[in-house]
Amino acid sequence: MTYRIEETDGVLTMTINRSEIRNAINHSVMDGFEKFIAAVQDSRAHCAVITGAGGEAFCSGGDLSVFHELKTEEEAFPMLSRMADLLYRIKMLPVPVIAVVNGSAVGGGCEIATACDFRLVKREAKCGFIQGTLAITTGWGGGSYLLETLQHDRAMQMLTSARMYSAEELKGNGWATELYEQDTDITGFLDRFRKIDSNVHRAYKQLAVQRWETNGLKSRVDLEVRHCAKLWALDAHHAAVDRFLNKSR
Ligand SMILES: CC[C@H](C(=O)O)C(=O)SCCNC(=O)CCNC(=O)[C@H](O)C(C)(C)COP(=O)(O)OP(=O)(O)OC[C@H]1O[C@@H](n2cnc3c(N)ncnc32)[C@H](O)[C@@H]1OP(=O)(O)O
Repeated sequence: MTYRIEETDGVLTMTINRSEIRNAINHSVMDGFEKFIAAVQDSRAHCAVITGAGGEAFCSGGDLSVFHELKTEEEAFPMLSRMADLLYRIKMLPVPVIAVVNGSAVGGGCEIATACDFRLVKREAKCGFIQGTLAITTGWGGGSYLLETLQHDRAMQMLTSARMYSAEELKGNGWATELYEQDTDITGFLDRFRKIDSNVHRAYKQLAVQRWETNGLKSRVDLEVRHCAKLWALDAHHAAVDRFLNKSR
């Protein structure tokens, strides 16, 4: 199974379960996100968690071994739009969503984590919006969410540098909520959540959702997806993906 969905003590957790490929996203994982969103909406969960299997990666973005077959703007748009819609629905969930960044988060992996309300980042993890090195922009809404979350110049620096950041740098620029070393640190964070009635959490999350619904966030995400789909079709992107796929052969 490419994902796991579990509930423990009022916390619903989605684990991307493709560690052999650094938890890259394919359509099967997207099916899992569909189920996760429905499960959270149907539950009285305190909060929701998204994480990756194994100790190497949280998520390495889109599965290039699959998505490299998408060549044109028309072919790329449906995949980008599907994942962007899933991340928007995750962002709008009625409970706080916590990304437990258990390893490297790269490209779309950073977009998933940025759609969450909190990011708990493992001390040795490195994360980067490296889409620029593939001659594309973010394409799942993560650029819009980052510009919504961080101080403007820091968000623009992460996006335009397209480089990997250390966990310390991510704490420094505000992307990481907290750094952690072991799973007990995560338990401690979740225990603090449980101490407060979940109706309080839901009420605060509703304030955020209302702001995002009225400040044009969705239209910015839609523009982002269209930008990415256009750049996806250019030779520079296909050449960069081929270089990545051929490196390991
Ligand atoms: C809009 C979002 C956008 C999209 O796709 O739509 C993106 O997400 S663009 C960005 C796509 N992702 C990447 O370019 C990241 C590629 N991966 C890496 O940079 C590294 O794998 C890293 C840093 C995540 C982990 O490095 P590490 O040295 O720990 O592992 P390996 O590189 O040796 O990877 C192990 C194994 O997994 C394969 N792999 C890793 N990531 C992907 C991926 N995203 N798609 C397909 N395959 C991936 C890698 O090729 C290795 O395979 P192997 O056959 O064992 O050589």
